Amino acid sequence: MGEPVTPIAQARGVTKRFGTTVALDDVSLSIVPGETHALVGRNGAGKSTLVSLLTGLTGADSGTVLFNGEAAPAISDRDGWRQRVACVYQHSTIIKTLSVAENLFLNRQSERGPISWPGLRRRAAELLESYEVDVNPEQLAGDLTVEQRQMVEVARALSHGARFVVMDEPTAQLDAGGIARLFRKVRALQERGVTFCYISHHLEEIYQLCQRVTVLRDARHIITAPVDELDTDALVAAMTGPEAAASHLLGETSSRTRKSGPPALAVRELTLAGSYESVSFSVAPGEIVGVAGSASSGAVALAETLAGMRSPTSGVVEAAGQRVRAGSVPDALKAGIGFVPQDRRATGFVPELSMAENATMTVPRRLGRAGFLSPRRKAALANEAVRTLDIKTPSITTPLYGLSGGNQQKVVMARALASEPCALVLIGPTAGVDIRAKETLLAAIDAAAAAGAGALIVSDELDDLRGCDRVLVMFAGRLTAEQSKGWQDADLVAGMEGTRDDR
Ligand SMILES: Nc1ncnc2c1ncn2[C@@H]1O[C@H](COP(=O)(O)OP(=O)(O)OP(=O)(O)O)[C@@H](O)[C@H]1O
Repeated sequence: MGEPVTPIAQARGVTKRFGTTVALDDVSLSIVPGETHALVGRNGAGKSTLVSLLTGLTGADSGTVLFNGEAAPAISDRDGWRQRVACVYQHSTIIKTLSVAENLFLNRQSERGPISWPGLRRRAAELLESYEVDVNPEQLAGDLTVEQRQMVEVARALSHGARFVVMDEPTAQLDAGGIARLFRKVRALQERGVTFCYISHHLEEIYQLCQRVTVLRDARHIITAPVDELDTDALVAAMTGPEAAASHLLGETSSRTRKSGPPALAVRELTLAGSYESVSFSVAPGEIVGVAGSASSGAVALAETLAGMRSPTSGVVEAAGQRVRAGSVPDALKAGIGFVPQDRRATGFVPELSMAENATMTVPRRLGRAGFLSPRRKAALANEAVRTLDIKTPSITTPLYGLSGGNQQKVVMARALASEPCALVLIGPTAGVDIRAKETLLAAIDAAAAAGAGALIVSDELDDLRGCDRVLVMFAGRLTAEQSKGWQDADLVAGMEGTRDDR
């Protein structure tokens, strides 16, 4: 079709192994100038590994990477890579303790001579303005929102001369408003000739933003096609393969009934100054309660308080009728609160420890000082997690850094469940997992509730909230509404955005 165009970025027959794991098996991908090209696949399919090859983080065992038809620079030639490609990851590559201007202009091998600070700030301001990034160059990078930080990273990449940007799940930590602004930015840059490779587990984003899509499955290239020639069913079929149809039943909810006894979780007049105020609610044993709120709603800070990560200004938290000492993670754990944090990299796990250690590290603490988890029991728990949560790992002894992002998320969930908690507090529990895995995780929450736990799911993803018995809506630090099961999407979204006054 049409005359051949030289791809701006290309992988030709690349293969990459990690020990016995084949992460990419003879994969080819061509990204043409000016397109936004989606890269999709189930957790562990090989997407991040392909991105590592395309961005020079690692080399292929065989096969080649080319830019504009020419061989990629040597892995050690960092400047060479920076001039060709940039990657905006979910986790930041920005140095938080430096200003935005310093992040944009320091550490360039091409720069010589003493630094002129006024000059640095002026150039940073010009650069940000030219890409319409509304950020003060003197601001500390650590104070940027995720959205601002991503745009600073894109501006930095473009200032190095790169016209090809990889975005690896960029919407994972953005709320609806942030996603809309990001998309506007990507489209505007695309009109200025920038090419994107876009990775996401949210398939609707693929259709909104991308022109072509490539599907990887089990380390192999399955298909590349224009998005309008591949509807969602066909896309999911390409991602999951022929044998996956049977797994559909996993999403079925078990029959749950509320159990008697004290609330699994009770929160009274809880306030964290600057985040949320006078929040009161309870979750019964066997009940699943959602909390919907945008990034500024205070919902995440509320969940972090329940897990002991933050000290509230005032108020009381009880788990199974017992008061929980505020501001202590070990005490929350001991009280029976299982927790999935927002940022699994920062607070969720220890990458160097094995999958089994990570999945069970909460268990001895729950048992108290005398508690001792035998290696056999640990292995049994880890194997059970692999089975019930369908975790893809070569072995339970594999260090967690050897698992794909979505599978790491499942391990964090396994850890929350392993201590047989009376209450689960889960922030964005399905972040980064593929659409089938999402069903598995939600089914696991459902099973824990059926066994008597109370669960609180804080999420701005409607699919996470759909199975909840009721959803509390949080806006600007207050609980503003409660929606019972069967709510309409529009009602919840309006509540999250504060455009509806339900009281
Ligand atoms: N550093 C590593 N050491 C060992 N194995 C690894 C390493 N990085 C990736 N793998 C393995 O390579 C395979 C592909 O992983 P990759 O991270 O590329 O998947 P992915 O498609 O990005 O998944 P996700 O959607 O979960 O992020 C997985 O089986 C993973 O376990």
